[in-house]
Amino acid sequence: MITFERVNKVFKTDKKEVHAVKDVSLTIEKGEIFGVVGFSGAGKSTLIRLVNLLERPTSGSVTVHHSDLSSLTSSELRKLRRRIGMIFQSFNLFNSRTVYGNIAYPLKLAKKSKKEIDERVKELLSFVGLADKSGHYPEQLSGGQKQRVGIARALATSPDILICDEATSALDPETTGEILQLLKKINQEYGITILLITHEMNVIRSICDRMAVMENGSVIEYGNVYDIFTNPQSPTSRNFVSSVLNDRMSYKLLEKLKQSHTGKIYRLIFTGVKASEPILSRVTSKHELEFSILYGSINELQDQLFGSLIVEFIGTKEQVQHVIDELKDTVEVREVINHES
Ligand SMILES: Nc1ncnc2c1ncn2[C@@H]1O[C@H](COP(=O)(O)OP(=O)(O)OP(=O)(O)O)[C@@H](O)[C@H]1O
Repeated sequence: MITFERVNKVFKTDKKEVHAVKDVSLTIEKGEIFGVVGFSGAGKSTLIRLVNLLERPTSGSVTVHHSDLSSLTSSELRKLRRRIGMIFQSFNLFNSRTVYGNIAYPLKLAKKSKKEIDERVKELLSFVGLADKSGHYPEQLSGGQKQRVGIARALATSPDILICDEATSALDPETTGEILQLLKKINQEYGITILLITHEMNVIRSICDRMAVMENGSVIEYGNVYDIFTNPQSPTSRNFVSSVLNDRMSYKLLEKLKQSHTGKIYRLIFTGVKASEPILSRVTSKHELEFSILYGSINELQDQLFGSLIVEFIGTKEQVQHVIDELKDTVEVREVINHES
């Protein structure tokens, strides 16, 4: 559906060159919700601007619906852009138009009849829960309501891709939750593929199927949300995950615990149904090994459980080894060397 193949984007200004997107290869599948997370300046906005060709790649190719964007004529590009809706952090509504007028605008541009426009706007107003706000102006609406108008306007011409640029970053947590659920509903009921960028892992956790982590223009990790959350590979991804899961203790706490606990310290990672089974007590009692739990959390992720426990094993070297060997059949076991282990 959307493919980036070895894409680079370099901005040249008078004084310097900025390599905003570095050798990015990604595939966003039809019907999925794909999230890109990264700190400010990581290159997320540039990446999505390459999808609707607001920017052209310096090298590499961006393909949407099997068309290489750089090979399209301007009229083909205009047609393709109509199949891509976009919503923004700052909503970008026309303040001089009513809610109805904002949603009707792209339909007027597409030269739809008055009747068609009226039917579609009413349908969308009801879908986003604003049927009673048709005649209001944007300044009379809350942030969440403004974003609902933005969403309805983006959906007006029935796109099959919706791009969300930090769409909930200006909203409070409750309204963020409502807007994310609305995006999920759009994905499920209309089958629209959603590509979103955000700096908040909660957004990814709430609705995304797959994700990419960007840093300094590069994609440093890419895959299923559950896999990246339960086993992040880079320090940056680990920090993003820890910002929402609380699955690691701080350096300070670990050093303190190491002083008062002389046994070997391990991190046990339980995924899926294993997170709710008494595996640890079963295996340790079989080998008569004592343990104490130093830190732990169980989280729900994409309708599955994910548990992370930091335990100290107290016993002989052989007992500990037996327990670890047996635990490894069902859970992931890592010795804790430092707070990132
Ligand atoms: N038109 C441009 N000209 C020059 N440099 C640019 C341009 N657009 C972006 N950049 C630079 O490219 C880098 C990536 O910017 P980008 O806006 O894509 O990052 P981001 O991850 O979206 O950050 P933010 O969340 O702050 O928007 C930054 O260093 C930025 O200054």
